[in-house]
Amino acid sequence: SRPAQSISEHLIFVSLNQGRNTISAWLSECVWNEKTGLGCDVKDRELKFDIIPNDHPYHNAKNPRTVGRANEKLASAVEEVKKDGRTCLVVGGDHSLAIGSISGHAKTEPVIWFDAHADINTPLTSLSGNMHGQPVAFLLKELKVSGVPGFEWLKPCLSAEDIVYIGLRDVDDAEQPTFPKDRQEQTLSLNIISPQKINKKKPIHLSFDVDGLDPPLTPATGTPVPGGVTLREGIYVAEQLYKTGLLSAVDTVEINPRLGKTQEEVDSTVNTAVSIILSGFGKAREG
Ligand SMILES: N[C@](CCCC[B-](O)(O)O)(CCN1CCCCC1)C(=O)O
Ligand SMILES: [Mn+2]
Ligand SMILES: [Mn+2]
Ligand SMILES: [Mn+2]
Repeated sequence: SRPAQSISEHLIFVSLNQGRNTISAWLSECVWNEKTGLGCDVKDRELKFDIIPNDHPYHNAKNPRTVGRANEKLASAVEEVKKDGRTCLVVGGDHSLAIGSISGHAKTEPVIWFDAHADINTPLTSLSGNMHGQPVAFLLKELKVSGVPGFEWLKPCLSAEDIVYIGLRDVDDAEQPTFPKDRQEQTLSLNIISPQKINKKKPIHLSFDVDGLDPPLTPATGTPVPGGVTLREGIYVAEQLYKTGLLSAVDTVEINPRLGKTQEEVDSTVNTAVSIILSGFGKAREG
């Protein structure tokens, strides 16, 4: 039997206008449309962010003030949704938005980091300077990332053992030391939620970076890595999370329609993401 999942879902669309329309069109068709969807009661909200002028890099962190302010705004929006007792779905945009989304979804444990990448570079270790490769570092108490302009508001809220990686297969040298060896094999399994974790009855956060999936499934993304999670495995993970009855917030990130070579590539990327989201919200393969 499946635990009753609160059907009052709350979608927050967070976008720098990347794919907002494409994804919301699909989601409106699927998630909250009475006829075809799951009958969820959805409140939809769009967050707009300002580009901060003269936003000079801070070491290897590009646009820190713009990204920091955006995440501050997102954190309070997610906090409001949680106060409203709703499940929160944040649709991005790139993975830096997880800094705000997870900060707003306080006391979450575990955080399922579905991703080809560890995203645990700091402004001092990142090779690219892109903040989508740094959110975990900003959130971890152990790493004490501080002094980044735009992030004065941020209070790191996670410990390394609160994070469960799925699909991990592209970790930078500089990220290795932070990443305990014993966690490497863990990332190969799909049985992600240990009974102990479920017994804690804490709200679970799924941070779903579509590049965790195999690139042919989600080609419209910035940093694809071969050998990813299959659709069947991705759906299985989402179904497991739904069955706990504890899935409390989901980020869907790194879909970038501008990177799809054809409309089919964009459609495949969005459709794949939506089918996994729907499984997390109760759509069952056995009907
Ligand atoms: N680790 C990378 C990729 C981050 C991907 C962010 B995500 O997960 O949100 O999509 C660097 C990756 N790598 C660097 C060397 C050349 C190939 C790419 C980085 O830029 O930090
Ligand atoms: Mn990105
Ligand atoms: Mn990521
Ligand atoms: Mn990634």
